[in-house]
Amino acid sequence: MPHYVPVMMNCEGRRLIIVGGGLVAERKVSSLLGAEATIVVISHKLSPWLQSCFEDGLITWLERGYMEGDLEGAALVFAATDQAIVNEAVVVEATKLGIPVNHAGDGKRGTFITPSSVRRGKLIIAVSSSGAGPIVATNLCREIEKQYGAEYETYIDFLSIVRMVIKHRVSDISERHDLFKLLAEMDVLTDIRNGNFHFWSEEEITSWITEYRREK
Ligand SMILES: C[C@@]1(CC(=O)O)c2cc3[nH]c(cc4nc(cc5[nH]c(cc(n2)[C@H]1CCC(=O)O)[C@@](C)(CC(=O)O)[C@@H]5CCC(=O)O)C(CC(=O)O)=C4CCC(=O)O)c(CCC(=O)O)c3CC(=O)O
Ligand SMILES: NC(=O)C1=CN([C@@H]2O[C@H](COP(=O)(O)OP(=O)(O)OC[C@H]3O[C@@H](n4cnc5c(N)ncnc54)[C@H](O)[C@@H]3O)[C@@H](O)[C@H]2O)C=CC1
Repeated sequence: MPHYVPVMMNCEGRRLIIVGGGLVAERKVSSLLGAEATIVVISHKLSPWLQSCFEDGLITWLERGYMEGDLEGAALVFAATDQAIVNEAVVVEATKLGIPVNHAGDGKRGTFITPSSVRRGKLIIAVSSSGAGPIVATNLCREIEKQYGAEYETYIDFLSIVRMVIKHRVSDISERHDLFKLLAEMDVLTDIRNGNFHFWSEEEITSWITEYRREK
């Protein structure tokens, strides 16, 4: 089994191609919506959900079977048909063009596999079994979902805003390091859960930095 390397890919403005329009293609497309990419599905037929995505203008649909030459210009390709021979041809073309490709029917034939994931705004928790047992990855994510609720979205947004101001206002690397550490140690989650939280204004962040410098 390959030693997979996790990465987070920015797909904005990229062309992402899914070959196949069934249930597995559906799952791949649902994980790509929101990426601000051009999502192209190639298949004679679409599942009802994919059909509604097409009608809502969320995906482009090429209503036919896959043909060699279809993958030109793609950043990622998913081979998700129920025809092993077609999935294989997709992998061969993508590999020839140097495009990362996912093979839904035989993970290790492709360049990458798709993890199960939980999203809370900017927070993404991805779980993979390296293809050994996709359902284990799925079940683990269902468990994680219970532990990491909507409060994490607010928490990460708060961290992101304060970090941005620190990066803008504090040029000394060791001060920055201290402040990032203090920020990470703050128990903001309890305040969010208890309804005692508000996003800090720029003035509040600045006075927090001043306070830190005074106590240093
Ligand atoms: C290698 C990989 C390639 C890839 O698709 O990237 C792959 C391969 C295969 N899956 C198979 C079966 C099932 N897969 C699921 C579910 C998911 N499978 C996903 C990923 C992956 N599946 C990649 C490895 C990820 C990892 O291990 O970490 C998830 C996580 C994400 C996603 O699909 O995007 C998604 C859950 C989404 C969520 O969290 O909700 C279910 C459950 C269900 O459908 O309800 C079943 C039926 C039960 C079973 O068989 O266990 C088969 C046998 C097919 C056959 O029998 O022909 C193969 C082929 C093989 O084993 O090589
Ligand atoms: N990775 C995963 O999580 C899983 C993978 N699988 C594998 O994925 C395959 C697909 O599963 P489902 O989506 O459930 O099947 P499905 O039967 O729902 O969909 C198959 C799709 O492939 C399309 N298709 C067939 N020939 C094509 C061609 N020449 N060009 C373009 N599209 C074509 C069909 O129009 C249909 O939309 C299964 O055969 C199995 O090998 C199955 C379960 C889970």
